[in-house]
Amino acid sequence: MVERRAEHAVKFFYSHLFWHNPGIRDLFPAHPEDMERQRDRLFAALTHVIAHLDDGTLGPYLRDLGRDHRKFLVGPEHYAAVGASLLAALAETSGEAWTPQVEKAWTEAYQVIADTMTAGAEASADPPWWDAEVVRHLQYGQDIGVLTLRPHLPFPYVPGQYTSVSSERVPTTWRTYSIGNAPRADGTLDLHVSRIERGRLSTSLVRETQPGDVLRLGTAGGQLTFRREDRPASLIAAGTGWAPIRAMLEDLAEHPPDQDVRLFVVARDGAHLYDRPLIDAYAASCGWLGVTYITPAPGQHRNQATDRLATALGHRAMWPDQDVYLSGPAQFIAETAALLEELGARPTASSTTPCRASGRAPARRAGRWASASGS
Ligand SMILES: NC(=O)C1=CN([C@@H]2O[C@H](COP(=O)(O)OP(=O)(O)OC[C@H]3O[C@@H](n4cnc5c(N)ncnc54)[C@H](O)[C@@H]3O)[C@@H](O)[C@H]2O)C=CC1
Repeated sequence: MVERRAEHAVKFFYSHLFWHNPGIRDLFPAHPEDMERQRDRLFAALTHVIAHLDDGTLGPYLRDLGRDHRKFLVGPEHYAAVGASLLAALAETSGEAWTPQVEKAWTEAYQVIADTMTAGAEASADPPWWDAEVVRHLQYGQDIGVLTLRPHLPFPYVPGQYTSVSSERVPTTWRTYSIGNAPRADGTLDLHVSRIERGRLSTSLVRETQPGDVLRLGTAGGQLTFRREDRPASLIAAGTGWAPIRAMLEDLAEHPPDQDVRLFVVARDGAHLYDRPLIDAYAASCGWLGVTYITPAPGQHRNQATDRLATALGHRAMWPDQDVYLSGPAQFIAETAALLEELGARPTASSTTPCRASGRAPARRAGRWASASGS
């Protein structure tokens, strides 16, 4: 019932929350577009909770969410305020369906949510976020930057995972980026950033951020990790979606796999194949690796590279017997995943992993699929 009036419910919730708790406003994004995203996230998280009430994944999801919310400076005192405004919004939106029993059920349910999130936050041995100093900034053309960061404390992750990133230059805005390298002895890590038109954080990261700046990183997450199996694997990367694939490839180069790996690298033009020297070196030295580069035909739109990829994928066989890893823009993933399904690389729906609603969740894994997309 509330879902039908979701927009009204969520707007009411935030108006109620900020009116009754003016200090809380500062914890939320200042920019209207970011606040819009925030609204979507809240509703996505609530719908996730309702959809998973009866399965065992809800507890871990809420504990992770609580742990992650520490980076937004959320403390135990904020949970009561949010609960009161949430109940007010649900009452307002439910109309006559808001009976004393429903109110009691929601009050108890919210208490469980708040207690589980608070427990997750308290039990975590991790810091609320990692400060990470920018030690190098490589610029490729106008719109791509590769930032090397040195976290002040050890930052645990596995190749293929992402982290959320925030900069003092764009306060209270967090975006997720994949980590573009396998863990290094010196603890540094790379982020590959493609500037989005009107994207304030990506523009700041590509054009303003300099060595010496300190960024904040959230806990690493995502299930896009390479599975060492007795069957061939294909890695398909588009644009800076190359970052998590590079991390997996670095790890494979260090610990060679028993399976053959084919890498498809898709870019809007030759200049955007910014890691080509490294990929060529891997192709020359790793017998298990084959590489195909794909860019649009001369004079064609950048997305024509996706059509060319489709042709290249169609020429290859054995899709049902492969593990496929996809990473790139959301629309690219959607089109390529649909094509791969047509070619017989069928996902197994039973092993999907829930997305975290606390941030963009670029990693999804279903059976022999793994993909990373996002904004
Ligand atoms: N930076 C990172 O760590 C990661 C980024 N991503 C996502 O990858 C994307 C990278 O963006 P850019 O590097 O600017 O890529 P881009 O805009 O240069 O696109 C690269 C290629 O992807 C295909 N493509 C892009 N949009 C398409 C569309 N609407 N329909 C069909 N094909 C399309 C085209 O073949 C294009 O040549 C972003 O959306 C980002 O969220 C995903 C995972 C990690």
